[in-house]
Amino acid sequence: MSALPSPRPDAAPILSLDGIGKRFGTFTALDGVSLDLMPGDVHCLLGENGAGKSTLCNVIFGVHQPDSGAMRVNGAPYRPRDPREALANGIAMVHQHFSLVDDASVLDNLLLGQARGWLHRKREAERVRDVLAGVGLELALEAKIADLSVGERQRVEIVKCLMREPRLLLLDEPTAVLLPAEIDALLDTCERVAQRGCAVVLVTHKLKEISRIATHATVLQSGRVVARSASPATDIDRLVHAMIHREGDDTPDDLSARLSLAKSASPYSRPLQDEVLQVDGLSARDADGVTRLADCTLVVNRGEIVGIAGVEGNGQSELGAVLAGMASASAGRFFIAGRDMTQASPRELTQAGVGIVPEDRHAVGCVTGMSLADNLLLNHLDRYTRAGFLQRRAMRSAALELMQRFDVRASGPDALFGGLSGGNQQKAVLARELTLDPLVFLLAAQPTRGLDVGAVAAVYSHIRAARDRGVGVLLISSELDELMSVADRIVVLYRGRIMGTCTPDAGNRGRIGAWMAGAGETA
Ligand SMILES: Nc1ncnc2c1ncn2[C@@H]1O[C@H](COP(=O)(O)OP(=O)(O)OP(=O)(O)O)[C@@H](O)[C@H]1O
Repeated sequence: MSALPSPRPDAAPILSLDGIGKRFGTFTALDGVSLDLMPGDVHCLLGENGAGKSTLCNVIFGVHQPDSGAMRVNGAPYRPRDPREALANGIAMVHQHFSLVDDASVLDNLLLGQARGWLHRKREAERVRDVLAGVGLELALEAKIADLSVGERQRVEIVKCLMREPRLLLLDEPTAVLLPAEIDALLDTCERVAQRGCAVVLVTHKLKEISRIATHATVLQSGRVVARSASPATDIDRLVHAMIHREGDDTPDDLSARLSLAKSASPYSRPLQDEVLQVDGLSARDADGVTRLADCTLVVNRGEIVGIAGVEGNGQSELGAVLAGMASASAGRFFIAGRDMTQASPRELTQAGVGIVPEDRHAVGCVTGMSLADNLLLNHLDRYTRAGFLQRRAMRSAALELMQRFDVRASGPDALFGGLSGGNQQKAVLARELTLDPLVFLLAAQPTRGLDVGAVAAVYSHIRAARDRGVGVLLISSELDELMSVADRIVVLYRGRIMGTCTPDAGNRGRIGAWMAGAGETA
């Protein structure tokens, strides 16, 4: 990539990185990364899954120590040994996983380790309100963390960081789990923080977010900087190209094909009327006994992708959890290829040919303390067991083959699963579930969350290939654009009920939007 403009000469950087390198064992995660972060910057860090974005944030925040290169904060040498030193230097980070005390109130969480005595607490509460007002956020300070949505919890984390008045705020994929309105609020907050003279680093895969707020962008590929931009909104095509293009790789046509989510209809001209999933009056309640899914009836045929659309939090998670055998239905039943599986465990579902890509892969999709090979072949361990012993060599080569087919990037099959980048963990879960044999029905809940643009297209091409082989797919996604291009039929959920069903034709977009907002007919 040619255009690598040099940093602006007129302002002093809050943080500058000079040739940062980081290795994990023999694997090079960062290689000579140089970067200046100026006051007022919203700097988007882009790159494919595994490119090194989180590692770079963790080096800046003192979680990892670099093996080479130098950092400076406000011109002074900076080499934090741990996050505490980073915080002391005005650098704060919001992680993908929260560290809040569920049983305590928002205010208590914000004051944790700070409040001494009532007066102090009152003063600090005022300060919290000032911080909230300053960045235009709202939070119920007395609410319990356990009762908050994911978006609200994240707001607490951000306010916790802002209370330290950082000069640099690092946000590692903060929008992956947020609702659209929450994403807007978060982006507004980033802008306001930057306007106050801080620098913000935002790791994201979402092009819309980059166009909306990035003042600068840096693209990493295999740990190296391959492109920079000082006007990302007008540079999106170049940045995406830099993200996924590899030297000697492919032609521009191949590249756009790799990114394409162009429609491809099911090869079956009429529905096969061969039901692999039949959901009959299914209802489910949450832990507090509140009904989250109400009387849901739908069918997925062989060779068909049915998309479940809806704003997150409208019963999709409960539908997915019941169909995956991870939650009980309070009423109704569901059948896989005609067999009642309402009470089945995840293992029994797997044995019946149900592939499950769960919404929360950390909770149920994988074992982070085991190797990548173990995780990839979890469903088939019996195939690799002889006389009670695992056939490690055969497992390694089967795992290698899956890594290549599904583009799972890691140092090798023996890599610890927990050490893989988030996107590569997700690709591995998909690889495992899509290669179930036989695969009759695939339940895919938010399968592209956290994936880079090229990986999203690759995942859907795998899912379509499964459909074309006759697998029925239920695809739950909050990304309406993805559903519109991939699904053969769309079912809209609103407050746990099915509002309507239609084909994903452009002409139906308005109806789908209205159903998602709770308006219009009920199916
Ligand atoms: N603690 C670790 N031990 C071993 N390897 C690691 C560790 N942390 C990261 N890696 C490896 O470093 C590479 C970069 O990972 P990183 O998490 O920084 O990628 P990323 O760009 O943030 O990806 P994603 O978009 O998928 O989150 C990956 O190949 C990952 O497997």
